[in-house]
Amino acid sequence: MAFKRIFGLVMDSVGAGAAPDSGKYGDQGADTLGHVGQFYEGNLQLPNLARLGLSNLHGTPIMGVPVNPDPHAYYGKMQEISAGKDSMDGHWEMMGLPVTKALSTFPNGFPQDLLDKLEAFSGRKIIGNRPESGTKIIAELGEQQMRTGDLIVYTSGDSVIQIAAHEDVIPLAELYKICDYARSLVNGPEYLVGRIIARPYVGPDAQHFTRTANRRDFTLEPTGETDLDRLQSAGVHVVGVGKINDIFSGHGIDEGYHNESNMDGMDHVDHVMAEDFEGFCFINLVDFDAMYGHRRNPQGFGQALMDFDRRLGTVLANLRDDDLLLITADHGNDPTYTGSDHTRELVPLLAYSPSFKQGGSLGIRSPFADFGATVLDNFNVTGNGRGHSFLADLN
Ligand SMILES: O=P(O)(O)O[C@H]1O[C@H](CO)[C@@H](O)[C@H]1O
Ligand SMILES: [Mn+2]
Ligand SMILES: [Mn+2]
Repeated sequence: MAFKRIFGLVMDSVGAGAAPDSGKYGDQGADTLGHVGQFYEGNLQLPNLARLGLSNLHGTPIMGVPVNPDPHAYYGKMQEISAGKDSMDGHWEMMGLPVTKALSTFPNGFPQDLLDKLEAFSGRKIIGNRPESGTKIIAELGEQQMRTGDLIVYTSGDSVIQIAAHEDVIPLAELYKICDYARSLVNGPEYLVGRIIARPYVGPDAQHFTRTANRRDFTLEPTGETDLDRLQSAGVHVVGVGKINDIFSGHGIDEGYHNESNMDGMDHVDHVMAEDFEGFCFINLVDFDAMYGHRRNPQGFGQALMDFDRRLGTVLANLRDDDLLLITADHGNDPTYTGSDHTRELVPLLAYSPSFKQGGSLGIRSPFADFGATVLDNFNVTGNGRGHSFLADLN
């Protein structure tokens, strides 16, 4: 069946259990959904996701989330083939562009030549320069930055250069300019970095610093055509909600919305759903990741899932018979795991339309490109051969 509209919703970080290659990443036993469920000891209430089949796909049921003997959705998991476990890898792979060559990471801090160039361009001294949690590093160095105007530059296990700046000390426009310059330094061949991330924050002192929604990701331009470009070239309307626009550097996107939060993102989804269009709406909800996964906060993670589930209820009620909703994730970020990095996990896959007579299993799909191949198939757009459509399984 061909759907008029497809809504592809990425719950950023919501992994469904360790991937077979998790050992290579030091992530054995990670399980974002399973461990959040255990943390809640049966009180994780996700009635809408449960009805669709969230616990059915998880293997062992998620505590508190009953397995539905008659699931409303087609359910499965997806396994990533990209070398990295960051958002960019996950989303590009979903859109037919796996990132199989590892991007540059900086476990010992950034090389001197990069630091020199950044200092010369910005006229500011660089402090930090190590892998660290973003909230920890501003608590440690933010007051120093307020006194000196130094630039806090840090990284993580991902291919990222993150620049934290107090909004009253380094104005946003200046921060973005520095990030844009940093972007220009690492587009290859020597360094190929996934993202430069501007991390503005506010607050009077270390106890009260909070990061703001003015975060901006300066992502590597897609290194080839993606399914979004293919859809757009074929005249299929493409809407991006949340980080999607950043992740694809705007390529292949006709209409973009920036999210202030998950709930703001769901407001955008409601808004787009009320529009009459034919096409693909690609949505990223990042709070699971940025506010709870990296912060190793299972309590907050579970609450964010429950808040999302509530809003999903409205989406399900508003879906039309010729709409398809695909729900998935880009990687794991188990809030009970050691460290503060993403975890290499399988991701959930749920496919639902009110027109379905029943649900069923889609098995384990790999690569993530099966997702994009399904969208292309629906709109009769030719892909690059990456991924297999599961459209014919949905009825
Ligand atoms: O600790 P914070 O600053 O949130 O950074 C995290 O956010 C980045 C992007 O998801 C990750 O690479 C990780 O470093
Ligand atoms: Mn992500
Ligand atoms: Mn992240």
